[in-house]
Amino acid sequence: MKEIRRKARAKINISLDVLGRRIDGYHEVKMIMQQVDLYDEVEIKEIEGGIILESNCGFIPKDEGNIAYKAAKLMQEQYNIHKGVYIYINKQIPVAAGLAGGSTDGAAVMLGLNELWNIRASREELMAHSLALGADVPFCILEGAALAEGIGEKLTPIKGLEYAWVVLCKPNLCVSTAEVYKGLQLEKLQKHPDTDKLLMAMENNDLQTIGENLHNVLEQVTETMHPIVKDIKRRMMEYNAMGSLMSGSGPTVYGLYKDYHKARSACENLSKVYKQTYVVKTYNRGNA
Ligand SMILES: C[C@](O)(CO)[C@H](O)COP(=O)(O)OP(=O)(O)OC[C@H]1O[C@@H](n2ccc(N)nc2=O)[C@H](O)[C@@H]1O
Ligand SMILES: Nc1ncnc2c1ncn2[C@@H]1O[C@H](COP(=O)(O)OP(=O)(O)OP(=O)(O)O)[C@@H](O)[C@H]1O
Repeated sequence: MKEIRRKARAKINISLDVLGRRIDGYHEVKMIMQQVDLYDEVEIKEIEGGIILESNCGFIPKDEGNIAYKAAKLMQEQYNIHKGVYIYINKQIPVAAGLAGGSTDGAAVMLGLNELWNIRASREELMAHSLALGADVPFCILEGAALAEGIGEKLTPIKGLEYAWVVLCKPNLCVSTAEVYKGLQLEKLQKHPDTDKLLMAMENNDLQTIGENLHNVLEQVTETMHPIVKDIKRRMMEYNAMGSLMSGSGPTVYGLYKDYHKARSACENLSKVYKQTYVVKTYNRGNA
Protein backbone atom coordinates (compact mmCIF):
# COMPACT_ATOMS: atom_id res chain seq x y z
CA MET A 1 0.00 0.00 0.00
CA LYS A 2 1.34 3.44 -0.92
CA GLU A 3 2.38 5.50 2.03
CA ILE A 4 3.81 9.03 2.15
CA ARG A 5 5.94 10.57 4.86
CA ARG A 6 6.66 14.27 5.07
CA LYS A 7 8.64 16.48 7.38
CA ALA A 8 6.36 19.27 8.57
CA ARG A 9 8.71 22.02 9.68
CA ALA A 10 8.23 24.82 12.20
CA LYS A 11 8.71 28.52 11.37
CA ILE A 12 10.05 31.53 13.18
CA ASN A 13 9.30 35.20 12.51
CA ILE A 14 12.37 37.27 11.76
CA SER A 15 10.00 40.23 11.93
CA LEU A 16 6.30 40.78 12.45
CA ASP A 17 4.60 44.09 11.74
CA VAL A 18 0.87 44.82 11.86
CA LEU A 19 -0.30 47.52 9.46
CA GLY A 20 -4.03 47.60 10.12
CA ARG A 21 -7.13 45.83 11.31
CA ARG A 22 -9.68 44.52 8.81
CA ILE A 23 -13.42 44.57 9.38
CA ASP A 24 -13.50 40.76 9.65
CA GLY A 25 -11.19 41.07 12.69
CA TYR A 26 -8.08 39.80 10.89
CA HIS A 27 -4.98 42.00 10.73
CA GLU A 28 -2.93 43.17 7.76
CA VAL A 29 0.61 42.04 8.44
CA LYS A 30 4.08 42.41 6.95
CA MET A 31 6.46 39.79 8.22
CA ILE A 32 9.56 37.82 7.36
CA MET A 33 9.13 34.10 7.96
CA GLN A 34 11.85 31.45 8.05
CA GLN A 35 11.46 27.71 8.46
CA VAL A 36 13.71 25.81 10.83
CA ASP A 37 14.66 22.16 10.98
CA LEU A 38 12.42 21.22 13.87
CA TYR A 39 9.67 19.06 12.42
CA ASP A 40 6.69 16.81 12.97
CA GLU A 41 6.72 13.60 10.93
CA VAL A 42 3.45 13.25 9.08
CA GLU A 43 2.60 9.88 7.59
CA ILE A 44 -0.41 9.33 5.33
CA LYS A 45 -1.88 6.11 3.91
CA GLU A 46 -4.92 5.52 1.79
CA ILE A 47 -7.88 3.73 3.40
CA GLU A 48 -11.28 2.89 1.98
CA GLY A 49 -13.22 5.81 3.39
CA GLY A 50 -13.28 8.52 6.02
CA ILE A 51 -10.40 10.21 7.83
CA ILE A 52 -8.59 8.65 10.79
CA LEU A 53 -5.98 10.67 12.65
CA GLU A 54 -3.61 9.40 15.35
CA SER A 55 -0.64 11.00 17.09
CA ASN A 56 1.97 10.38 19.76
CA CYS A 57 0.73 13.64 21.31
CA GLY A 58 -2.20 13.14 23.66
CA PHE A 59 -3.47 16.68 23.73
CA ILE A 60 -3.95 17.69 20.11
CA PRO A 61 -7.43 17.08 18.65
CA LYS A 62 -7.87 13.88 16.63
CA ASP A 63 -11.03 15.03 14.87
CA GLU A 64 -12.24 18.05 12.86
CA GLY A 65 -10.47 20.25 15.40
CA ASN A 66 -7.09 19.17 13.98
CA ILE A 67 -5.81 21.28 11.07
CA ALA A 68 -4.38 18.13 9.46
CA TYR A 69 -7.81 16.50 9.58
CA LYS A 70 -9.38 19.65 8.08
CA ALA A 71 -6.71 19.61 5.36
CA ALA A 72 -7.64 16.04 4.35
CA LYS A 73 -11.31 16.94 4.23
CA LEU A 74 -10.55 20.01 2.12
CA MET A 75 -8.59 17.87 -0.38
CA GLN A 76 -11.41 15.29 -0.60
CA GLU A 77 -14.01 17.98 -1.23
CA GLN A 78 -11.98 20.25 -3.49
CA TYR A 79 -10.85 17.44 -5.80
CA ASN A 80 -13.93 15.24 -5.48
CA ILE A 81 -12.00 12.27 -4.09
CA HIS A 82 -13.99 9.39 -2.63
CA LYS A 83 -11.13 7.61 -0.92
CA GLY A 84 -10.21 7.82 2.75
CA VAL A 85 -6.95 8.56 4.53
CA TYR A 86 -5.13 7.48 7.69
CA ILE A 87 -2.90 10.23 9.15
CA TYR A 88 -0.26 9.74 11.84
CA ILE A 89 1.42 12.81 13.34
CA ASN A 90 4.64 12.26 15.25
CA LYS A 91 4.53 15.60 17.10
CA GLN A 92 7.89 17.17 17.91
CA ILE A 93 7.01 20.86 17.52
CA PRO A 94 5.69 22.40 20.76
CA VAL A 95 1.93 23.06 20.59
CA ALA A 96 0.39 26.57 20.71
CA ALA A 97 3.90 27.96 20.67
CA GLY A 98 4.02 30.52 17.84
CA LEU A 99 5.87 28.03 15.63
CA ALA A 100 2.97 27.19 13.24
CA GLY A 101 2.88 23.59 14.48
CA GLY A 102 -0.71 22.91 13.44
CA SER A 103 -0.43 24.88 10.19
CA THR A 104 2.61 22.92 9.05
CA ASP A 105 0.84 19.58 9.67
CA GLY A 106 -2.08 20.84 7.56
CA ALA A 107 0.33 21.85 4.79
CA ALA A 108 2.07 18.46 4.91
CA VAL A 109 -1.26 16.64 4.53
CA MET A 110 -2.22 18.78 1.53
CA LEU A 111 1.15 18.24 -0.17
CA GLY A 112 1.12 14.54 0.73
CA LEU A 113 -2.40 13.89 -0.55
CA ASN A 114 -1.65 15.80 -3.74
CA GLU A 115 1.00 13.13 -4.35
CA LEU A 116 -0.85 10.10 -2.89
CA TRP A 117 -3.99 10.74 -4.93
CA ASN A 118 -2.06 11.92 -7.98
CA ILE A 119 -3.98 15.21 -8.07
CA ARG A 120 -1.10 17.14 -9.64
CA ALA A 121 -2.22 20.54 -8.36
CA SER A 122 0.52 23.17 -8.42
CA ARG A 123 2.00 24.48 -5.18
CA GLU A 124 0.36 27.86 -5.93
CA GLU A 125 -3.07 26.25 -6.28
CA LEU A 126 -2.66 24.36 -3.01
CA MET A 127 -1.50 27.56 -1.31
CA ALA A 128 -4.63 29.39 -2.47
CA HIS A 129 -6.97 26.66 -1.15
CA SER A 130 -5.02 26.31 2.09
CA LEU A 131 -5.82 29.81 3.37
CA ALA A 132 -9.19 28.43 4.48
CA LEU A 133 -7.26 26.39 7.09
CA GLY A 134 -5.39 29.34 8.63
CA ALA A 135 -3.23 32.34 7.78
CA ASP A 136 0.08 30.52 8.29
CA VAL A 137 -0.75 27.50 6.11
CA PRO A 138 0.11 28.97 2.66
CA PHE A 139 3.63 29.78 3.92
CA CYS A 140 4.02 26.23 5.23
CA ILE A 141 3.12 24.93 1.76
CA LEU A 142 5.59 27.32 0.11
CA GLU A 143 8.39 26.28 2.53
CA GLY A 144 11.74 27.99 3.09
CA ALA A 145 11.71 31.74 3.71
CA ALA A 146 9.36 34.49 2.55
CA LEU A 147 8.01 37.97 3.02
CA ALA A 148 4.34 37.56 3.99
CA GLU A 149 1.77 40.30 3.51
CA GLY A 150 -2.04 40.53 3.42
CA ILE A 151 -3.15 38.41 6.34
CA GLY A 152 -0.09 36.24 5.72
CA GLU A 153 -1.12 34.74 2.37
CA LYS A 154 0.59 37.16 -0.02
CA LEU A 155 3.95 35.52 -0.19
CA THR A 156 7.19 36.56 -1.85
CA PRO A 157 9.89 33.90 -1.58
CA ILE A 158 13.21 35.31 -0.36
CA LYS A 159 16.69 33.95 0.20
CA GLY A 160 16.66 32.16 3.52
CA LEU A 161 19.22 32.43 6.31
CA GLU A 162 22.17 30.12 5.89
CA TYR A 163 24.88 28.98 8.28
CA ALA A 164 22.76 30.09 11.21
CA TRP A 165 21.80 28.25 14.38
CA VAL A 166 18.55 28.91 16.15
CA VAL A 167 17.92 28.17 19.82
CA LEU A 168 14.20 27.79 20.47
CA CYS A 169 12.90 28.05 24.01
CA LYS A 170 9.26 27.51 24.90
CA PRO A 171 8.10 28.19 28.44
CA ASN A 172 5.48 25.88 29.85
CA LEU A 173 2.42 27.93 28.93
CA CYS A 174 0.14 28.19 25.91
CA VAL A 175 -0.90 31.35 24.13
CA SER A 176 -3.99 31.97 22.01
CA THR A 177 -3.10 33.74 18.76
CA ALA A 178 -6.56 35.35 18.61
CA GLU A 179 -6.18 36.78 22.12
CA VAL A 180 -2.76 38.24 21.37
CA TYR A 181 -3.97 40.00 18.20
CA LYS A 182 -6.98 41.25 20.16
CA GLY A 183 -4.70 42.68 22.84
CA LEU A 184 -2.66 44.70 20.33
CA GLN A 185 -3.21 48.46 20.59
CA LEU A 186 -2.24 49.39 17.06
CA GLU A 187 -2.48 53.15 17.45
CA LYS A 188 -0.16 53.06 20.46
CA LEU A 189 2.65 51.17 18.70
CA GLN A 190 5.85 53.18 19.06
CA LYS A 191 8.16 50.98 17.05
CA HIS A 192 7.85 48.95 13.85
CA PRO A 193 10.40 46.59 12.34
CA ASP A 194 12.59 47.98 9.55
CA THR A 195 11.44 45.32 7.08
CA ASP A 196 13.42 46.69 4.13
CA LYS A 197 16.65 46.68 6.13
CA LEU A 198 15.97 43.10 7.26
CA LEU A 199 15.17 41.99 3.70
CA MET A 200 18.46 43.40 2.50
CA ALA A 201 20.29 41.69 5.38
CA MET A 202 18.56 38.37 4.53
CA GLU A 203 19.76 38.75 0.93
CA ASN A 204 23.33 39.23 2.20
CA ASN A 205 23.05 36.62 4.97
CA ASP A 206 24.17 39.41 7.29
CA LEU A 207 23.42 37.79 10.65
CA GLN A 208 24.80 40.74 12.60
CA THR A 209 22.33 43.24 11.08
CA ILE A 210 19.48 40.73 11.33
CA GLY A 211 20.24 40.06 14.99
CA GLU A 212 20.30 43.78 15.78
CA ASN A 213 17.01 44.49 13.98
CA LEU A 214 14.73 41.60 14.97
CA HIS A 215 11.33 43.01 15.93
CA ASN A 216 7.83 41.64 16.51
CA VAL A 217 5.02 44.03 17.43
CA LEU A 218 3.07 41.22 19.14
CA GLU A 219 5.90 40.64 21.60
CA GLN A 220 4.81 43.41 23.95
CA VAL A 221 1.27 42.03 24.13
CA THR A 222 2.38 38.51 25.06
CA GLU A 223 5.12 39.82 27.37
CA THR A 224 2.52 41.79 29.33
CA MET A 225 0.43 38.63 29.77
CA HIS A 226 3.49 36.45 30.48
CA PRO A 227 6.57 38.38 31.72
CA ILE A 228 8.57 35.14 31.47
CA VAL A 229 8.96 35.87 27.73
CA LYS A 230 11.08 38.92 28.55
CA ASP A 231 13.13 36.89 31.00
CA ILE A 232 13.95 34.24 28.37
CA LYS A 233 14.95 36.96 25.89
CA ARG A 234 17.27 38.49 28.46
CA ARG A 235 18.86 35.14 29.18
CA MET A 236 19.23 34.34 25.48
CA MET A 237 21.26 37.56 25.06
CA GLU A 238 23.32 36.75 28.15
CA TYR A 239 24.10 33.44 26.49
CA ASN A 240 25.66 35.28 23.52
CA ALA A 241 22.83 35.33 20.98
CA MET A 242 23.33 37.77 18.09
CA GLY A 243 19.68 38.71 18.60
CA SER A 244 16.59 37.28 20.23
CA LEU A 245 12.86 37.55 19.51
CA MET A 246 9.51 36.01 20.31
CA SER A 247 8.17 34.00 17.35
CA GLY A 248 4.63 34.74 16.07
CA SER A 249 2.19 35.28 18.90
CA GLY A 250 4.54 33.40 21.24
CA PRO A 251 5.37 32.29 23.78
CA THR A 252 8.45 30.67 22.13
CA VAL A 253 11.52 32.89 22.14
CA TYR A 254 14.45 32.19 19.85
CA GLY A 255 18.07 33.27 19.72
CA LEU A 256 20.22 33.55 16.58
CA TYR A 257 23.78 32.22 16.55
CA LYS A 258 26.57 31.91 14.00
CA ASP A 259 28.62 29.70 16.30
CA TYR A 260 27.26 26.20 17.02
CA HIS A 261 29.11 25.84 20.34
CA LYS A 262 27.60 29.06 21.70
CA ALA A 263 24.15 27.89 20.56
CA ARG A 264 24.66 24.46 22.16
CA SER A 265 25.81 26.05 25.40
CA ALA A 266 22.80 28.44 25.48
CA CYS A 267 20.50 25.47 24.83
CA GLU A 268 22.05 23.48 27.68
CA ASN A 269 21.73 26.37 30.12
CA LEU A 270 18.15 27.22 29.20
CA SER A 271 17.03 23.59 29.22
CA LYS A 272 17.87 23.39 32.93
CA VAL A 273 14.81 25.59 33.44
CA TYR A 274 12.77 25.13 30.25
CA LYS A 275 12.34 21.55 29.10
CA GLN A 276 11.24 22.50 25.61
CA THR A 277 14.50 24.01 24.38
CA TYR A 278 16.09 23.04 21.07
CA VAL A 279 19.00 23.98 18.87
CA VAL A 280 18.20 23.72 15.17
CA LYS A 281 19.39 24.92 11.78
CA THR A 282 17.40 27.14 9.48
CA TYR A 283 15.71 25.26 6.64
CA ASN A 284 15.64 26.48 3.06
CA ARG A 285 14.12 24.87 0.00
CA GLY A 286 16.76 22.78 -1.65
CA ASN A 287 18.26 21.68 1.70
CA ALA A 288 18.29 17.92 2.12
C1 LIG B 1 1.07 35.11 14.48
C2 LIG B 1 1.29 34.34 13.20
O1 LIG B 1 1.58 32.97 13.49
C3 LIG B 1 2.52 34.92 12.51
O2 LIG B 1 3.02 34.08 11.51
C4 LIG B 1 0.09 34.40 12.26
O3 LIG B 1 -0.25 35.75 11.97
C5 LIG B 1 -1.11 33.66 12.81
O4 LIG B 1 -1.43 32.66 11.92
P1 LIG B 1 -2.47 31.48 12.27
O5 LIG B 1 -2.27 31.00 13.65
O6 LIG B 1 -2.39 30.51 11.14
O7 LIG B 1 -3.83 32.28 12.22
P2 LIG B 1 -5.33 31.77 12.06
O8 LIG B 1 -5.46 30.40 12.59
O9 LIG B 1 -5.78 32.05 10.65
O10 LIG B 1 -6.07 32.80 13.01
C6 LIG B 1 -6.12 32.72 14.40
C7 LIG B 1 -6.60 34.06 14.91
O11 LIG B 1 -5.53 35.02 14.86
C8 LIG B 1 -6.00 36.29 14.46
N1 LIG B 1 -5.27 36.71 13.25
C9 LIG B 1 -4.52 35.84 12.52
C10 LIG B 1 -3.82 36.26 11.41
C11 LIG B 1 -3.90 37.62 11.04
N2 LIG B 1 -3.25 38.08 9.97
N3 LIG B 1 -4.65 38.47 11.77
C12 LIG B 1 -5.33 38.06 12.88
O12 LIG B 1 -5.99 38.84 13.54
C13 LIG B 1 -7.47 36.16 14.23
O13 LIG B 1 -8.11 36.59 15.42
C14 LIG B 1 -7.71 34.68 14.08
O14 LIG B 1 -8.97 34.29 14.55
N1 LIG C 1 -1.93 19.31 14.05
C1 LIG C 1 -1.97 20.14 15.12
N2 LIG C 1 -0.86 20.35 15.84
C2 LIG C 1 -0.89 21.21 16.89
N3 LIG C 1 -1.98 21.85 17.32
C3 LIG C 1 -3.11 21.68 16.63
C4 LIG C 1 -3.15 20.81 15.51
N4 LIG C 1 -4.39 20.88 15.01
C5 LIG C 1 -5.08 21.69 15.80
N5 LIG C 1 -4.36 22.19 16.79
C6 LIG C 1 -4.82 23.14 17.82
O1 LIG C 1 -4.39 24.43 17.42
C7 LIG C 1 -3.99 25.23 18.54
C8 LIG C 1 -2.74 26.03 18.18
O2 LIG C 1 -1.69 25.13 18.02
P1 LIG C 1 -0.43 25.41 17.08
O3 LIG C 1 0.66 24.49 17.57
O4 LIG C 1 -0.78 25.34 15.66
O5 LIG C 1 -0.12 26.92 17.48
P2 LIG C 1 0.94 27.93 17.00
O6 LIG C 1 2.29 27.31 16.89
O7 LIG C 1 0.84 29.11 17.90
O8 LIG C 1 0.45 28.32 15.55
P3 LIG C 1 0.68 29.69 14.78
O9 LIG C 1 2.13 30.04 14.92
O10 LIG C 1 0.30 29.30 13.36
O11 LIG C 1 -0.24 30.69 15.40
C9 LIG C 1 -3.77 24.26 19.69
O12 LIG C 1 -4.54 24.68 20.77
C10 LIG C 1 -4.19 22.87 19.19
O13 LIG C 1 -5.14 22.26 20.02
